[in-house]
Amino acid sequence: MTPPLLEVHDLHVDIPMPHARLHAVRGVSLTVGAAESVGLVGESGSGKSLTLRALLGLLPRPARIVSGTILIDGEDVTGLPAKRLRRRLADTMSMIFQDSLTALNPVMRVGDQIAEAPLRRLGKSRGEARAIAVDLMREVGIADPERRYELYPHQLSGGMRQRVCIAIALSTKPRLILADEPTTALDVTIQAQVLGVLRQLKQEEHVGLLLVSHDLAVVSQTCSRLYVMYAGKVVESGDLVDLVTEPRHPYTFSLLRSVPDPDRRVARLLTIHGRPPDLTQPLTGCSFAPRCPFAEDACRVGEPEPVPAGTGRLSACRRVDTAERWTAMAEEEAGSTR
Ligand SMILES: Nc1ncnc2c1ncn2[C@@H]1O[C@H](COP(=O)(O)OP(=O)(O)OP(=O)(O)O)[C@@H](O)[C@H]1O
Repeated sequence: MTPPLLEVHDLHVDIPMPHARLHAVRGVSLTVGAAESVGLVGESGSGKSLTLRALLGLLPRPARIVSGTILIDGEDVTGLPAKRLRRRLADTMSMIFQDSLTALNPVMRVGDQIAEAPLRRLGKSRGEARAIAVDLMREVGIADPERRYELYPHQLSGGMRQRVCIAIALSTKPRLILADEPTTALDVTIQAQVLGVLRQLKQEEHVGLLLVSHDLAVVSQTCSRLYVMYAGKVVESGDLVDLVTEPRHPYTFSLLRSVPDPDRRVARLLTIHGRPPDLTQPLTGCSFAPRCPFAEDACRVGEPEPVPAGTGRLSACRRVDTAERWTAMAEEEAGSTR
């Protein structure tokens, strides 16, 4: 059997603080197959960005990987010397950031920024690199690319700049794109266009995608499989359709019920009360228990590990066996507090 393009096992990232240590990523495991689009979703601060950045060796100081294994095509690359590891990761993956304005060099023409990798890393001539850049601009939907090649980032709209960032990410011919909230700064129409470009890359160029977003709607439009993160851990994973129709973790359930869905009649929107736990302190039970509408005493002792919860699905919930009744239980709870 062909191994997945990317496998991450038990990744831990810590951030040393003046008087404590923030355990920001706590044993994340995930896989992305070739040409697969996978979403990593969760609320702000759940550790999504650090997970993604750790994969490319781009952690912000003072964050650092404490332990974990990264495999590419089944080969454990974690033990490689730092320089070779970075090269191996960079040969396989590229990253797109949320803020295209700071990601781009303000004093360099956008076309030259796209042509840079073909010129310097792929050994192309100036003319060839320029032609590759123009083709990439066309591929990501930038009309009139020869003219726009000459423009500087501030002369383009936010949506166009994000397309330039996607073209730069593609210029190293990656097999996987890591995208961190790539559309959060864009308005809804432009967001849909940029997500369309990412979908098209998967279909036509067979480029895999690992997309980070706090927005379930964004990952639902783009990805076929999801990992849901809460407090530095993956609490649920599975096929997108299964996961949104039959969530197997109360956090996913609450996330889905906190978003109005015009296609689905949800009797009542759920508010996720409270805050995520302080990850500088040891946890005594399930990290979601203090906010969980279905928690019982057993949930407050020991943190549950992910267990199989259906075909290709994992859930880190002790009450997963009651999942089919969660909607009724939530309605009952809402009724009793009305
Ligand atoms: N450079 C840093 N210094 C200190 N704390 C940090 C740093 N970067 C991230 N953190 C903390 O680590 C935790 C996880 O951050 P991370 O950025 O991965 O979350 P996220 O799920 O991507 O959320 P967001 O979308 O808000 O970035 C948060 O508590 C955050 O405050």
